[in-house]
Parts: sequence; C-alpha cells; structure tokens
Amino acid sequence: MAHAPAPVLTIDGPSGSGKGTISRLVAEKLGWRMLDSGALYRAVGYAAGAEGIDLSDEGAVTRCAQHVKIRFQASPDGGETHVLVNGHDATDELRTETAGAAASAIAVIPAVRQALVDLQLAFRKAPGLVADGRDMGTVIFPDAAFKVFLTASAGERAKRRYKQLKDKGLSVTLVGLQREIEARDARDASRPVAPLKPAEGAVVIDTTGMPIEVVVAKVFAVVRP
Ligand SMILES: Nc1ncnc2c1ncn2[C@@H]1O[C@H](COP(=O)(O)OP(=O)(O)OP(=O)(O)O)[C@@H](O)[C@H]1O
Ligand SMILES: Nc1ccn([C@H]2C[C@H](O)[C@@H](COP(=O)(O)O)O2)c(=O)n1
Repeated sequence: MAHAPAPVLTIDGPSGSGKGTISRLVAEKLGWRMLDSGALYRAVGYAAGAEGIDLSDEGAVTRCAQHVKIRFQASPDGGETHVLVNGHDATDELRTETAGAAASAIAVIPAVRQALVDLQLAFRKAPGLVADGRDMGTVIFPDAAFKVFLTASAGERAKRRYKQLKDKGLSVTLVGLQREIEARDARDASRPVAPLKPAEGAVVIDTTGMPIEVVVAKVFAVVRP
C-alpha cells in the first residue's frame, strides 16, 4: 500500500522576518525535520565565489549548483546546525549579508533553482517537515497542508538583523542594513521565476512588534489548532 507523503509546513517570507528562528522552534515542538532552503542558495553563491566564478556568468554558476556538495551537520551540543560546502565548514561565511546578497543574485537563474529542487524534496520525510524560504509554499511544496507567510516592516527587520550581527561582534550600520534588506527583498520579489510572495491560502502573519514566543504559538496553531 502506498504511504501518504509526510506533512509539510511551509514558512516563506522576506529577509529577517524570523523564518529561520520560528521554523526551528516550531519544528522542535512538532518533532519534525527542518529545511533551511536559503542556506542552499547561500552555499551555491559561496561555492561559486570560492571558485572565482563571476556571479553573472549563468552557465558557470549553474554548473557549480549542479556539482556542489552541500551537507547539513547537526551540532552535537544541540546548537547551530553547521553547513559544509564541498567539505569546508562555511557556517560563519554563509550567515553574512554578503553571502545573502550573493544568494539572492544567483537565485534569479532558473537553472540554478532547478538544480536544487531534488535536494529540497528529499527533506520531506516522516514524521513531517518545516520548510523555510521564499518559494516553499508556491513552488517546492505546493501541496503542503500548512502554509505560513511571515513578514514585518523593513525597519523592524533591519533592527533585528543589526542586533543579531552586533551580538556577533560585526561592524554594521542600521541604515546600511536596511538598504541591503530592501534591495534583496525587491530582487527576490520581482524575479520572474519563483518570486517571493505568499502562497495561495497561506496564513499571513505580520510579526512587527510581536515577541518570538507569540509568533511560535500562532504558527504552531496553524498545524495543531
Ligand atoms: N518576532 C521577533 N521579534 C524579535 N526578534 C526576532 C523575531 N523573529 C526573529 N527575530 C530575530 O531576528 C533575527 C533574524 O531572524 P531570522 O534569521 O530567523 O530571520 P529570517 O527570516 O530567517 O532571515 P533570512 O531570510 O535573512 O535568513 C534573529 O536574530 C532573530 O532572533
Ligand atoms: N527558497 C529560497 C530561499 C532563498 N532564496 C534566495 C533569496 C534570498 O535572498 C537568499 C538567501 O536566503 P535566506 O538565507 O536569507 O533565507 O536566497 C530563494 O530564492 N529561494
């Protein structure tokens, strides 16, 4: 007898809306796996840069996406998941705004997106999957039973990112971060293929001024009302 596919909760939204944070906490509560699809695009951008590829060279970036080896490694102490790119632990490099901008730039290339599809689908396993990204509910898991779109004002998202990066000891400015976030959102939302937008039927949650635990409760309630 054929098994029903594992249930999926998709969480899409712009940069800094809290997708990663909320996905991790909700996945823990549900006991489900998690897919950070942005890390895949960041890994491709990073690998291409490391190979000296010009990010506007669509053919070369696509070949890189088709061959790059990306591995997620859970931390033994339950901390941050590490991302290995072609065997190199690139976790820290991938979290930078530069890596985010590179990911956004190569993510407009349809063949790059295609190269990452099977990798993402393979994360769908019992007992369930929480998938975070830009096109989880619209393109990768259109049949997901549960769909959420997280958002927040650009000002609030810039403040969150500023605090996050300052806590890591990085030198950033609030104005610069807000400019970068707005530029990335504009590119992600305006590309012709798999643009950032709420999936049909997604529960849209504006998290501006909303504490993390309240967002977690709202998203959890989408799956377990
Ligand atoms: N509701 C919230 N209130 C305050 N801070 C939040 C909230 N949600 C997330 N944060 C903080 O904002 C920062 C960015 O969150 P997170 O990385 O989860 O966003 P994201 O949408 O996954 O971003 P990206 O798409 O760029 O990876 C983190 O430091 C996180 O702790
Ligand atoms: N499903 C996805 C996930 C990510 N991207 C692109 C666009 C983002 O700006 C960039 C980095 O993502 P983040 O790690 O900030 O979530 O990667 C995409 O096109 N589709």
